[in-house]
Amino acid sequence: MNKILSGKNIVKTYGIGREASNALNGVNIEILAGEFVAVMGPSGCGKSTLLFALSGTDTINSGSIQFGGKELTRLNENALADIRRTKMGFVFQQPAMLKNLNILDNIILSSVQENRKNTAGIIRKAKTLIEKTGITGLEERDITEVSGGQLQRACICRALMNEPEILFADEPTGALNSKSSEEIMDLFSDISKNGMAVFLVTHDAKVASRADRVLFMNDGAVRSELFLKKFNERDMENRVNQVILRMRDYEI
Ligand SMILES: Nc1ncnc2c1ncn2[C@@H]1O[C@H](COP(=O)(O)OP(=O)(O)OP(=O)(O)O)[C@@H](O)[C@H]1O
Repeated sequence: MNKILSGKNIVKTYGIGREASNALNGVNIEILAGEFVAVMGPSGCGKSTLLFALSGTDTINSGSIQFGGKELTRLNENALADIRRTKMGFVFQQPAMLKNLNILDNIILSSVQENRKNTAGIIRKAKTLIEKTGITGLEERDITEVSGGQLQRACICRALMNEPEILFADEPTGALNSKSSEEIMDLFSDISKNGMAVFLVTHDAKVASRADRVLFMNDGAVRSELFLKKFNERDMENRVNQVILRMRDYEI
């Protein structure tokens, strides 16, 4: 498999002078095309900072980040924004959409802004995603008229509209009940099987157990990785236990 994203010796410092502290302390990471990677670690260990660094959302102090053959740290803000818009998708813990638009309009908004001539094609694509994510029938609803899990699925549809090469998800199930959370994980699993890489930050062993590989971070560095591909996909109990055992090793 081709590697699509790699980070070498990533250092990210917040604050200056005596107040300065490293949120990332020389992180090395590689993500393959279509690979589903979960990142775990105690609060404040640098998971979100790593997500923002790898996606070019935030600058780093030193190190290298290669995405699709390009060195992200050398690109200007416009070039980075282009890559984020066309090749990356983002999902966050709190599903957020515009209040004055219905679910469908929220999903298609940025695609229509980019290509006003093909609205019909964009709506067709959105409807396919809406069906895949199981929220058919909710297109015309106001965003306040759906559940948190349904809104998160709509956010995932929006993130998938431009067929990104990688989906970055920061605690996407953090605000959901366990049933919705499982449904969202089924979706992520399908997404990665269809060739899109997923980089997911989570505190939840059950969620992480769905990934191909789990990275364990502590104090701004990746300390360990667990390959879950060798364990039967259906034996969820075993996969979750593997994750929990490793979390104990790293006091997570
Ligand atoms: N904008 C900022 N300014 C200063 N320090 C920051 C900023 N963002 C994060 N930090 C610090 O960097 C460290 C890593 O934060 P980060 O949010 O990446 O942790 P995390 O592992 O995602 O935590 P959590 O699981 O609680 O979300 C923490 O010590 C945090 O306080």
